[in-house]
Amino acid sequence: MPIWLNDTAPYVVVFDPLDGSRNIDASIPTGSIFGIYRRLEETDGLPEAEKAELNVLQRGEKLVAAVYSLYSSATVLCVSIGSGAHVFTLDRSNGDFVLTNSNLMMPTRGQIYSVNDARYFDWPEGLRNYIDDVRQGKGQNPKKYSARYICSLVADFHRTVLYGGLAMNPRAHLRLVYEANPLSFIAEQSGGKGSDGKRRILDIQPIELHQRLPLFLGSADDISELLSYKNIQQLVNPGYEV
Ligand SMILES: O=P(O)(O)OC[C@H]1O[C@](O)(COP(=O)(O)O)[C@@H](O)[C@@H]1O
Repeated sequence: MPIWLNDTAPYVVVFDPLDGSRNIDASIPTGSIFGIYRRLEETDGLPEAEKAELNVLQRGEKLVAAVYSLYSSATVLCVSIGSGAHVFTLDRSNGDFVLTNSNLMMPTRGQIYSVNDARYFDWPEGLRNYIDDVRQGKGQNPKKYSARYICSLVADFHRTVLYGGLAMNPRAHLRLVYEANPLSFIAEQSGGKGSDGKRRILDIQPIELHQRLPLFLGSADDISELLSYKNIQQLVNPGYEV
C-alpha cells in the first residue's frame, strides 16, 4: 500500500525490499529494488490515498533513478540516475560503497539464458522454439547457449548485465511497478532492453500497484531476436507450488 509521507518532498519511491526471499533459508543471493520518480505536483490538492496511488503508478519512462542491491559473496549496489549505470561494492572494512564499475555496459549479445524451464510445457510455441534454437546453436548466435537460473531476480539480472544474455520470467509473475520498471530502466541505461514480450516495459501505463506481467530483460540483440519469435508470453499460470 502506498504511504504518503509529506506534501513537500520532491520524490516518490517504489521498492521491493527483499526480492528472492524464498531463497533466504538456503543462503542463496537476494536483493532489493528501488525506483524513484518526481512527485506529481498536479496531484498536490488530492486526498493522500489518491495522490499516493497516482504518484506510484507513473510509467517507467518517468523514472529519474533506479537502484538494485544484491546480497551475495559481495554486497553490490547498482545505481542509475539516467546517465548510465554504475556499480558500487561494499567495503566491509569501513562500510563504504566503492565505485567498481562505472558506465556499466551490458554485452550486446550473450550466451546464457535464464528462465525456469521446468515450465517448458506451459510455454507457448514461440518461446519453446526460441529456447530450442539457442540451446542447439541454431539462433542468430551460432554458439550453443547455457542455462543459469538462480530464481532470485536481482541475482539473475545482475549476472545478465555483466555477462550478457537473457533473464526472463514469461508468466505474469513479476511486478511492473517495483520490479520490472526499475530493472528495465537499468537494462536500458546499460545498453540492454526490457520487454513484456510485446511492449517496451518503460512504456506501459501501470493500472495497479501490484500488477504482474511477463518480463524479458537482457542484451539488446538477444531480446530483439527473442521478440522476433512473437508468441513468447506464457498465458497458462497454474500457481506453481515452488
Ligand atoms: O517461480 P518462478 O516463475 O520461477 O519465479 C521466480 C521469481 O520470483 C521471484 O522469487 C519473485 O517472486 P516474489 O515477488 O513472489 O518473491 C523472483 O526473485 C524470481 O525470479
